Amino acid sequence: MNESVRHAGLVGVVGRPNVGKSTLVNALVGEKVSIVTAKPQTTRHRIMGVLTRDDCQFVFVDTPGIHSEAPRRLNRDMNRLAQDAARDADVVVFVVQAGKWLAEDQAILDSLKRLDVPVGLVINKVDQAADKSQLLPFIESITARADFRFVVPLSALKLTNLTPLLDELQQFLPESPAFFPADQHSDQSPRMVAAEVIREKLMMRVHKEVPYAVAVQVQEMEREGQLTRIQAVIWIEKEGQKGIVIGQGGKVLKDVGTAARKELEGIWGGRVHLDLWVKVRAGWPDDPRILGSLGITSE
Ligand SMILES: Nc1nc2c(ncn2[C@@H]2O[C@H](COP(=O)(O)OP(=O)(O)OP(=O)(O)O)[C@@H](O)[C@H]2O)c(=O)[nH]1
Repeated sequence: MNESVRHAGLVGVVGRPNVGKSTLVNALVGEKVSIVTAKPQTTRHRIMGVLTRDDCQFVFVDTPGIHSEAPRRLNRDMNRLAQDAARDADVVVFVVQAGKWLAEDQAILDSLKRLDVPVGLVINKVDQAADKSQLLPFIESITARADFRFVVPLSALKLTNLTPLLDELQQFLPESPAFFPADQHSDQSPRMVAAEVIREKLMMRVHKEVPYAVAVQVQEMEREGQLTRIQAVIWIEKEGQKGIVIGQGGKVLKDVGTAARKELEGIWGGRVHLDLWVKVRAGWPDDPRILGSLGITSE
């Protein structure tokens, strides 16, 4: 443990899908800890990024977007994870997108107001605001909606204005020894890392054809010296999606496997042997056993 750390705490990162929460955590922690794709709702786990700076340790709880409507069990469970994360946090960062305030943002803000946790506002993607003169009125209109403890406009993508956010957050970290060693950036298990990487590569290939209902489950993982053997199942909801995920002559699956293997070899060093299967399980987003094995519990 890091002896010099005197303040440490949990920072909940909350916002609707696609506002840039994963990008922000990655930018702050300085290492890829969560999957980022151009598709909303890809973060399925509570993934923590850890940053140790001076005598402070920030533990970011990167939550799925809180959804105003949650018709399916998967969404309900993700919703609960997000709320739990916010409730446990010492401070919450509410992330919104510059120039874009939706009903969903308001619904999340309303649920945050019910929690007894300090909330700060991050206006992300300021780099992409077409009309910069509109930025200030936008910020004013949002800050009028709640009693935010701080407001930081920034760009997670361009890495601008991140230090002021850390300076603000630092004030909310309670006196505490470090939770993690200073060089540890993520608490993801190797199985979770493998599943996330495979899922990310798959979504990069098929996100246009296959909706969100794809899950990756690592069934076997064993190390033999420098070699890691992984067997993973890609769960899809419909038989008709099988052809898309496998591709002609198995090409898509092969490419996904190769890309995932290379990335995992880069992360862990050593060699990786990856076996992928595609299985159809209608209604998996409603199956508590599958959700449980993916780290999403319904209890
Ligand atoms: N221009 C611009 N794009 C950004 C910025 N931050 C994030 N993005 C992009 O916004 C998209 C969504 O980013 P994510 O970090 O996956 O968003 P998220 O809020 O974690 O999304 P969920 O996991 O679905 O809740 C990606 O294409 C990012 O590259 C930013 O500061 N500027």
